[in-house]
Amino acid sequence: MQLEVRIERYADQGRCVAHIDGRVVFVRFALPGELVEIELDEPHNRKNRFATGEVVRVIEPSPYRVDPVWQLAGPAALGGGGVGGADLIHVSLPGQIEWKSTMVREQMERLGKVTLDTVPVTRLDCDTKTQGLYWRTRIEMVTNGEGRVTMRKRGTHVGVPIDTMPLASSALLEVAERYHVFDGGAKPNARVRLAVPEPREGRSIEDNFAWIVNDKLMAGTELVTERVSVQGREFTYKVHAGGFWQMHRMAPLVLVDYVLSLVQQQLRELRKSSGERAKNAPVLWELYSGSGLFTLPMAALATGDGTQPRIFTVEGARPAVEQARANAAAMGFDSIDARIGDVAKTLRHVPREFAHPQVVVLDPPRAGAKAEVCRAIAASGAESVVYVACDPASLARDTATLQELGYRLESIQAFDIYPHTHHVETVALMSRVEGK
Ligand SMILES: C[S@@+](CC[C@H](N)C(=O)[O-])C[C@H]1O[C@@H](n2cnc3c(N)ncnc32)[C@H](O)[C@@H]1O
Repeated sequence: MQLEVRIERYADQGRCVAHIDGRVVFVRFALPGELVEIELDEPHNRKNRFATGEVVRVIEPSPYRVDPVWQLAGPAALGGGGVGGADLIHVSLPGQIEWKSTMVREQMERLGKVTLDTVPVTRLDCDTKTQGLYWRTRIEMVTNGEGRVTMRKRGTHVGVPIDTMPLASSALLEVAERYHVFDGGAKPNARVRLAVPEPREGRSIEDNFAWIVNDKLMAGTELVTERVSVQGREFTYKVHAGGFWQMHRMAPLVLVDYVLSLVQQQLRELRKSSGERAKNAPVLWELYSGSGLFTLPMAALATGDGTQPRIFTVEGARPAVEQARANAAAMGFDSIDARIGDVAKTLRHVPREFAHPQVVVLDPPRAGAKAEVCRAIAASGAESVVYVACDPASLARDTATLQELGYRLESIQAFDIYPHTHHVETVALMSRVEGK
């Protein structure tokens, strides 16, 4: 069924809101203000339920509408291929910033109970230069019966064969070419994965990559080496190619730099205000710590009085923690207690020497940290919380909880490290309100 609607505002998952006969409809490939014709998805005739649909004709376009730089990801009815993975491909890069800024601000208002004038969103220079393409250092796809790599057509199980992946980094595409990934080099009906760390400081890729088919390493190495230079020092991480690592080739540098500067600034202020007590080395918690992306630079922080921070980390994935420990040992950091376990459960029994952190850094999965973890943070008496979030709604819910527990939002900064998708990374700084 095709209908003409006026698009009202942004919604989640890369969609916008319109109404048909008073009923909400979430529309893909739309922009606020536009007059469009949409095709409703099935089922579209149930009462008291929202509907979903996709733009099939644009009658009055938004100034932010552009022709997709990656046609295959564009909406099928507008000449695209309809594959998933780039749900904002119809939006200009400035329009994507506006979209993400508005989404974070609205979620923080609605669920986080904080009013913000604006939420700044940083776009990485490299993405401006490449029109938002060539940033993914990891891809995972399936091959069809002929061994062609495919991407799923949105809302179906149909695999569309692809001969390149324009969101993948140049280094990844170089390795893909070496192994003929996009031209028949993979087995039929297989799950294929490529992980290619960004070669930094003029290094070449050599064998620092993983080409994995059906969980079996075909070429490269299981443990890839990631390098992050921050504040004039390079940190080296050996990480499992299949484990979590920030996807965008520059995200580890940008996020570590920002988080580290917040932690540093908080420690400096706390040292100033706490006088005598500041003689002890500061204690930091890092929750959901992965392979130690933030841990190593935090361990290297100069505290100004010759001490090193003592860090308590918690992460659920055993292989990641084992790597984090090895990465820390290889760099000579011995002030880290890296625990394997569920964050909520582990925080029920924190060793006394780590019980009262000055600053807590957390980077939870999409579901957020939730109330029990927020309560444990508040009970620790931490003065500052640096919250790194990949889902603004979860960040907002946890912000509301932390506010009830005596924290105040001090600053918020988002990073567009997932161009052409609705995803956004947000870093919020919260501090304990005096007397609470
Ligand atoms: C967004 S990642 C962040 C990792 C790390 N900060 C980084 O940037 O590389 C979230 C991490 O939380 C871990 N995780 C998810 N749920 C967890 C839980 N309930 N307890 C402990 N770790 C968990 C995942 O294994 C993953 O490594």
